[in-house]
Order: sequence, then C-alpha cells, then structure tokens
Amino acid sequence: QTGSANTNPSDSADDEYITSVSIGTPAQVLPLDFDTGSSDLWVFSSETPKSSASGHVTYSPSKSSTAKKLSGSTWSIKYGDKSSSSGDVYTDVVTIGGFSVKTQAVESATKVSTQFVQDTLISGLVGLGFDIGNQVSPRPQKTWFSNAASSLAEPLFTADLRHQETGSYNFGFIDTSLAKGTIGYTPADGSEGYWGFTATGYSVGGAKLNRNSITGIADTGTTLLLLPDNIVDAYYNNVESAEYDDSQEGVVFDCSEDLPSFSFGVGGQTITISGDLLNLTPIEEGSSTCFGGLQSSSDIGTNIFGDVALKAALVVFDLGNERLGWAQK
Ligand SMILES: O=C(NNC1=NCCC1)c1ccc(Br)cc1
Repeated sequence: QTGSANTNPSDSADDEYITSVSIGTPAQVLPLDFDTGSSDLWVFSSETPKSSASGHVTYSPSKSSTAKKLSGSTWSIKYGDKSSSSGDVYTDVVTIGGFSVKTQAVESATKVSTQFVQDTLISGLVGLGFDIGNQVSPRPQKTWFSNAASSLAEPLFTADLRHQETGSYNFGFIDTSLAKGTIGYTPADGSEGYWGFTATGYSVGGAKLNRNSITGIADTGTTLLLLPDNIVDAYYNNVESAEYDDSQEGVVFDCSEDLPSFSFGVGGQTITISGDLLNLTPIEEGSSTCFGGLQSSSDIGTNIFGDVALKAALVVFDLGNERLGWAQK
C-alpha cells in the first residue's frame, strides 16, 4: 500500500507547506503543516477557545462516529521558533494521500500560542519525526507515519517541496522521476526525535566543495536553511549589499542583487540551491530590501536544513533503513 498527497506553499515566501488531511467519520478535512522536526499530530478543534480558533478550520470529535477520547492523556509542545500549543487527546481515523490509519492519536488543542492563532492558513501540524519525540503524557503516542509504516509497501516517505508550485509527500514508495540526479543516502540519527544527518561540505557559487562535516536536521517545519556563522559569512561575502539587520534578526540585502548558488554534499551527492531560491522576499510588502533564505544557526545550537534546502532536492525519509536520501531536483 502507498499514499500520495499534494502539498502547497502557504504564501509567496514559501513560509510553510500545506497538506489536506482527512480526520474522522464523516471526513473532516483540515489544512495541516507536515513537520519532520516534531512528532505530534495536533489540530485546532471544538475545544480551542473561540477567540483563538476564529478563522481556522477545526476538528470536532463529537461529530465523528469513530472518535474516542484517550482518557487521562494530555500534551504540550514548544517548537524551535518558540511557538507552542497544548491540550487533550482523541483517537480517530486519519487519512493522508488515500492511506488511512484507523486509530491515530489526534491531539486536540485547548491552548495555542499567538503565532498559531495568527496563521489561519493551517489548522495544526502532522509530526513526521521519530516516535521518541512525541509529547503525549502519561503514554507517548505514535506518529501517523509510524502507525502506517508496517502496512506501507516500504517503510519510507519522500518530500518534494517546490518554490511557488505544488509538490508532494509520498508514502511507501519513491517516485524517482521527481528528481534529476541520483539519490545519495546517508545514515539518519533519530535519537533526538528529529531526522539528524551529517553533510560532508559546502560551496558557494559552484566552486569546489569545502570538505567539512555539517551535522544538522532535515526539517520540513522550518522555513530557512540555518548554518554556522563561518558558512553564512562565506556566502554573504559574495553579496555586495548584504548586512545584518538587527530588527529583522537576520542578513538582508538589496532585492535586485544576483545571489550566488549554495551547494552542500550529502550521501556522495552534491545538492545545489539556486540563488533565486535563497532570495526569500522583501522584508515588507513593496520593500526593495530582501531577507536571506540562508541564516545563522549559532543561537540554536543545531544546523537546520529547512524548506529552503529541501526545495532543491527530492528527500527520502527512510525509517526502515534509518537513513536519509537526497537527490538534486
Ligand atoms: O520546531 C522545530 N521544527 N518544526 C517547527 N518549527 C515551527 C513549527 C514547526 C524544530 C525542531 C528542531 C530544532 Br533543533 C529546531 C526547530
């Protein structure tokens, strides 16, 4: 068995990617953010304060004949960008890309932080990290993918995120036609709950690869590519107008600049992010100053290969072999 779901960028900056998910009987369809950087499936619901839920599509367990309360269970989660949510737990049927998990823990939000309140484009997240990262207490729950894996043709999924166009999450199979290059594999470390891996080096503007280990995570839930300062500086030294903007908390530059590409080595392959994928958007509507897609990871302590990097590749999240595959797109 397999599943295949389309995913769309939420806005002109590709800030996040939205995938429709069906929950309950009859189906309640919610737009959710698939996140390989976390391991909880949570939704805005009939239990979310009306003031917070305004403008969001919500899940009502009371309207689903297959919903069951997971009594005594609660959850609370805090994300890398300081956003957070918490609530209680139901189980229900959850269908993604035509594949159904009958008894999936659906975490219902009774509290959501302002970042989520304001983002009316999504109604919650689908965590695609490792089960060890699940935040349900007293008994942690499995992710949708973990529940599906044993029934899928292969225990893996792929992410094909695209700039300003429809991409896909495929479950149980690899559509190699989505990629131009060969898929290079490297071991994945799930011990922290994330898809951790080590890149073998980087280069700017098509130069020779500087060999140095860059350990980080493949995170569909983070917009940017976040790397160490020395690499960030090496990149922006090629961008004449680049400067650090305190108010924006990142490097900005003149939107008219022709940005160099950025490449990283992984699994014996070289993934090249084109310059225009690294020029996110004007810092404000109509501004001629743009915010960089590559920023520093120094205040996080972990390097994050977020959507800016993932967009350049077909990425295989191979749970069965505990490995990550990368192919140039
Ligand atoms: O939270 C993380 N990724 N997902 C999401 N971010 C914002 C909403 C969803 C995240 C995970 C690991 C590290 Br290290 C830093 C950040």
